[in-house]
Amino acid sequence: MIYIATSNPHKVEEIRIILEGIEVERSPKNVEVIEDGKSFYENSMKKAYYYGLALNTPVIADDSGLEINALGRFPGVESARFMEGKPYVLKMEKILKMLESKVDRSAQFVCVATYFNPKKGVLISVEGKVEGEISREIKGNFGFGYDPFFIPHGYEKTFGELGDEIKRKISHRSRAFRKLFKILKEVEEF
Ligand SMILES: O=c1nc[nH]c2c1ncn2[C@H]1C[C@H](O)[C@@H](COP(=O)(O)OP(=O)(O)OP(=O)(O)O)O1
Ligand SMILES: [Mg+2]
Repeated sequence: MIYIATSNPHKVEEIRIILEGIEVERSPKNVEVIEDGKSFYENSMKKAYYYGLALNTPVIADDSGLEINALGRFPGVESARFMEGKPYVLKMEKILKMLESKVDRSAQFVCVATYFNPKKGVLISVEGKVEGEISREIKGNFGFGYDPFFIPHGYEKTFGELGDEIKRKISHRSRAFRKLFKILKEVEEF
């Protein structure tokens, strides 16, 4: 079993589906980590490091977000803090307004997964991305966060409409976690 260094239960659910067969649990402790990094890597490593120290056992953290190219890759590492506390539908409506005058609707979800073993000092970070575009309407109830207005390349529907079956195969999180576990199978007893 491995703890996921997150306060977000949606992530744990998705990681459980991605890593079928490997037992994952949300950290039993919520560790206060200031996510002031300029990159997903920095924040992911910070979360893994502080959760790993607090639990004194190997953990995996995920820092992720949405980058919209016509908006200078906004919201990026600010994805969670943008309109903090407001429902995601309001965040998405605001972003749709920001995109009204733009032709380029391309975007990508990015996830950096970091494994930290405090006992051996092993820290491994990998990145996964999924390219797509921002839809003109907010559609679907599957997933979480910005899923209802992200259409992955190769599909006509949003992640909010496509659901777990597709997302678990192509999402930024599935790409990052599959990459990480390929490495962990070699370097750690997984
Ligand atoms: O698959 C996804 N589908 C839709 N939206 C997503 C996804 N993956 C990340 N996101 C968005 C949600 C949040 O605005 C930000 C994550 O922020 P991020 O700090 O990594 O996670 P969090 O604060 O919810 O929990 P924690 O930091 O404890 O892991 O990117
Ligand atoms: Mg966070």
